[in-house]
Amino acid sequence: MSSMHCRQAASLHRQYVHQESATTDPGNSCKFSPANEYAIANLHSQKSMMPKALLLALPLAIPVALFSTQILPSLFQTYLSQQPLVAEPTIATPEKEEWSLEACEAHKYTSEIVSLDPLVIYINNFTSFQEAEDLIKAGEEDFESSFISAATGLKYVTGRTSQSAPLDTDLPLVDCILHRARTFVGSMLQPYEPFSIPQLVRYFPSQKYDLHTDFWPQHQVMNDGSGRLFNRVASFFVFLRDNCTNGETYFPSVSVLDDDADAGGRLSSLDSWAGKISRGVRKDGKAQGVKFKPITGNAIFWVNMKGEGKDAVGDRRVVHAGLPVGEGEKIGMNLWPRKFYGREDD
Ligand SMILES: O=C(O)CCC(=O)C(=O)O
Ligand SMILES: [Fe+2]
Repeated sequence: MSSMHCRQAASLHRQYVHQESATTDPGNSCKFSPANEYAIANLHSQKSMMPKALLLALPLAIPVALFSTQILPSLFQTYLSQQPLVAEPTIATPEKEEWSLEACEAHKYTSEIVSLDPLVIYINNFTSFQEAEDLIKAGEEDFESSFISAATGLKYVTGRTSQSAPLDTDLPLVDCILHRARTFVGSMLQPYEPFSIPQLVRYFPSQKYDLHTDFWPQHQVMNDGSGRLFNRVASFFVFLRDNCTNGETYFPSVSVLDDDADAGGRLSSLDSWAGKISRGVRKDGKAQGVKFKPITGNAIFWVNMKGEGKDAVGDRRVVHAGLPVGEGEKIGMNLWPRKFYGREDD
């Protein structure tokens, strides 16, 4: 098969079954799945019928084109319109944005509870492969050494050696992904409670983020003059590029899955988790906690805060790390829903 067909098929595959292809890179390797083989077969049959079909269709083409563009109501035009064969980056022009938003709204993620208390949820296909690539494109020029946000301000620390980049929330794709996250958290967030600016994080070999929590020990004051206190009530960490070895996200204190470790362990008996979620290992070699392999498009969601109002405190059990990347490159995205916890002068 020519590489052109390979690309076209991969592209068709991305457009019509983009959620299922989230874990592969069809654009680079043209790996086969039943779905893109089907697309390739269709391309071949379209090609061989082309000359005859053209001759027969030519006399009809002009009136049909006029009829379809001028007379049919616009609702039907949607169904008549041809999908472009090549899925291109979606952030540059209004037409591309439209394509992206359409795909964005039609998301098909599924979720699996990993732990109830603390609440940790694994989300399959939170973004499509195309969305992941477009999000990276949207931020990659702005990568800078990562810092941490401490009570005393922003700090560069040896425990966090990645690069970070903010994402522009005015971009329709970013806005749509935030909307998707907001829908996911449901009543946890009031409509007036915002998300932090989404953040890309990139790791090259041996880069890592040591154990930390995403919440602040003390609530932060909003910088809008309102005096409202906020904290990161929950976190989404979305894997956007998984072109690496190691680099798992590790939660040493999420231990519910260790309870039946002696009897084989729930992790090993759940086939759907194979290759995604596995038991973590402590420095002394003992099994502890749970770790998540970077898989493009998939995400981990967890709750950071316990309690309400000013009494809400961070839950230390969701301490986690980005383990060092072995070879290659890992890119992820942080989404942090912010909840308000009273006012400074309350
Ligand atoms: O890289 C990871 O796996 C986790 C990153 C993380 O926890 C963070 O950026 O806060
Ligand atoms: Fe984190």
